Amino acid sequence: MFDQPDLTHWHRDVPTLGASVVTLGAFDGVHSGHQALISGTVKRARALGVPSVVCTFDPPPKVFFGRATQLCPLAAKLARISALGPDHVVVFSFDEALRALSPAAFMARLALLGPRELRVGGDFRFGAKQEGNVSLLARRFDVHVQPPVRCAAGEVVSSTRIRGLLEQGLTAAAATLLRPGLNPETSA
Ligand SMILES: Cc1cc2nc3c(=O)[nH]c(=O)nc-3n(C[C@H](O)[C@H](O)[C@H](O)COP(=O)(O)O)c2cc1C
Ligand SMILES: Nc1ncnc2c1ncn2[C@@H]1O[C@H](COP(=O)(O)OP(=O)(O)OP(=O)(O)O)[C@@H](O)[C@H]1O
Repeated sequence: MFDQPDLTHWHRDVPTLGASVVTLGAFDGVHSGHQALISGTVKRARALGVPSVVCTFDPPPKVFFGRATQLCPLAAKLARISALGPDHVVVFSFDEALRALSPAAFMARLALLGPRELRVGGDFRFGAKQEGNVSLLARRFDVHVQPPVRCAAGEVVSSTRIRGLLEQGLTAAAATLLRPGLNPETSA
């Protein structure tokens, strides 16, 4: 549906799957922290012999709320995600209807994926007014919390930090954190 010439299946809402390993987030820029999370999801799914699923939002919620400028257009984000090899990508349109959905209603939607494991960072929030967090998610699903990926200087890599580098004209530093295929343990 997105004219992507690869093996990933694209969806505008969750497909019903018997089992899966799932990660989710805005993934604006698909930086090295995101790459570690998505690659870990693909690896874990392969180990369990089930499909891997990346759920993301368009636009990124922070952009929808006017709290940030978008780093990466949807097509580029999807190309970067698909290069990491997930079986499915779900793109939720982030709009007034989705933003008002309760954490419980959103978890009911995720349950259609049959997640054997959900993989997110410790700061992941979801649901109306950002009321859902990792503890709530863990009441219903088996949750794996990805440790934060840091750059060589020790700072946690984030889309916010990359936006800041670009605003200061530090494009080379920003590009390092965005580089595809890097080893998050040793790069940047
Ligand atoms: C169903 C749903 C409703 C949301 N409603 C809000 C909201 O009311 N206010 C808000 O700031 N963010 C809202 N968000 C965005 C989340 O806080 C968060 O940005 C999103 O789940 C992506 O996670 P990430 O920012 O860690 O990538 C919502 C997300 C979901 C999935
Ligand atoms: N450096 C990182 N290491 C590991 N996981 C990360 C890292 N940065 C983000 N994540 C995780 O990736 C998912 C998507 O995060 P998100 O898209 O909000 O990234 P972000 O860099 O924190 O963005 P922003 O700075 O705009 O808030 C979340 O589960 C989040 O916890």
